[in-house]
Amino acid sequence: MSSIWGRNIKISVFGESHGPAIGVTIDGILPGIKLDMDYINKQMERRRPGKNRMSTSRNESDSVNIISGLFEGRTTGTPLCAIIKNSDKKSGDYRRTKNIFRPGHADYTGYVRYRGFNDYRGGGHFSGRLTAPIVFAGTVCRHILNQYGIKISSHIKSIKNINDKSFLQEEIDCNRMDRLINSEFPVIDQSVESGMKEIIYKAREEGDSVGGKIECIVTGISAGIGDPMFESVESVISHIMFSIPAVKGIEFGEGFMMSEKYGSECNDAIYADENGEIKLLTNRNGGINGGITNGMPILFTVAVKPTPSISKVQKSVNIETMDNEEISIKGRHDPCIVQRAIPVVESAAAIAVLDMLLEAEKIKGGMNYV
Ligand SMILES: Cc1cc2nc3c(=O)[nH]c(=O)nc-3n(C[C@H](O)[C@H](O)[C@H](O)COP(=O)(O)O)c2cc1C
Ligand SMILES: C=C(O[C@@H]1CC(C(=O)O)=C[C@@H](OP(=O)(O)O)[C@H]1O)C(=O)O
Repeated sequence: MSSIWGRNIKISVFGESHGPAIGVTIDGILPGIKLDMDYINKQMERRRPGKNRMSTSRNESDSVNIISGLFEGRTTGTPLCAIIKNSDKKSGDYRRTKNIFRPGHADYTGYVRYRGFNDYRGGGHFSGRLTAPIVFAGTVCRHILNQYGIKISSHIKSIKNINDKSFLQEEIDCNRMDRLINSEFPVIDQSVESGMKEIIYKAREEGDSVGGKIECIVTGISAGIGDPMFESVESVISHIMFSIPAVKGIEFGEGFMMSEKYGSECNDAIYADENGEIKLLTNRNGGINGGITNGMPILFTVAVKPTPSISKVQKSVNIETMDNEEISIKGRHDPCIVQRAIPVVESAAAIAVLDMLLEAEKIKGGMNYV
């Protein structure tokens, strides 16, 4: 099934945006982990829709109801299942797009794939709403990773053509990572924030949308995690990142820029420090060589496309009449997805990293992360 992911931490995401609820079942979480509901709610709040002018006006509380796998505040080790209600639905907005597919959304492909039986309301199972369960699952994984000193943080690397600094240019410490995690609009260089927001507001006013990039860092990872070829750290992370609707690209470290450089500009020099430990001088390769972690932070950037549902007039087809028609999409849509996708990217990274750590520990003989 397409909605199941993972080898050691298996997640199954279910629901539709305008159905009664969405949710996730997580298999593989060890028994006895004390879940911190305040921490979970805080992460859910970061992604929740309806908070400000930069987001859709659909207002959901995104409170999580755990219906399986938790007893007296601790995980039981059996499937952990959480449900998130859909409350603020306005399905009438989708009456017109039932027959006239929205360009750039999954209306057409979903119709073909599911022979017209797909729930088209709000994008159904294809909706960005389905990233709420990913944040829940990722937060559980993140909570476990935190206990091992593994930290995940990210920032808005760009909105349209306005760029923030990169983690590659900066000293990254815990305080900086916490500042970004606690920010509603996380940027390294705060002087770019207002320009980015202006571009989002302008797109909204013009009935259009904008995209951007998110740079994510995972610190505290030791060397030797991951496998070559098909289960490479890059492959595992990329696989889960592309489950996030509107993610259209990913690069690790200096990524695509490397293709324009010399080898001498791309290699990370290796040295032994005063304790006799092997270290790298730079992190151009994003913490990965040969698919395996090299001890530097895992660093990657994802590209998020502009929101497809826009009120600017676009060409499409009416599936009932097969007439070519023009469509201007009404309803409640994010003029930019990037800022809301930040906790989703971090959560997806947490799931992937925990899955890979457990895979590595299988070989070494078990991981006690309670
Ligand atoms: C958090 C989040 C919010 C989103 N909000 C919207 C939205 O309001 N309107 C919309 O048309 N698409 C939105 N999307 C994107 C669509 O769901 C996505 O473009 C669509 O499913 C097609 O998938 P693709 O772009 O990956 O091909 C959102 C995505 C995410 C991750
Ligand atoms: C509900 C969320 O975002 C939705 C994602 C979305 C889409 O097409 O992806 C379309 C909109 O749905 P609706 O028309 O029902 O308001 C967004 O509001 C959410 O993120 O929780």
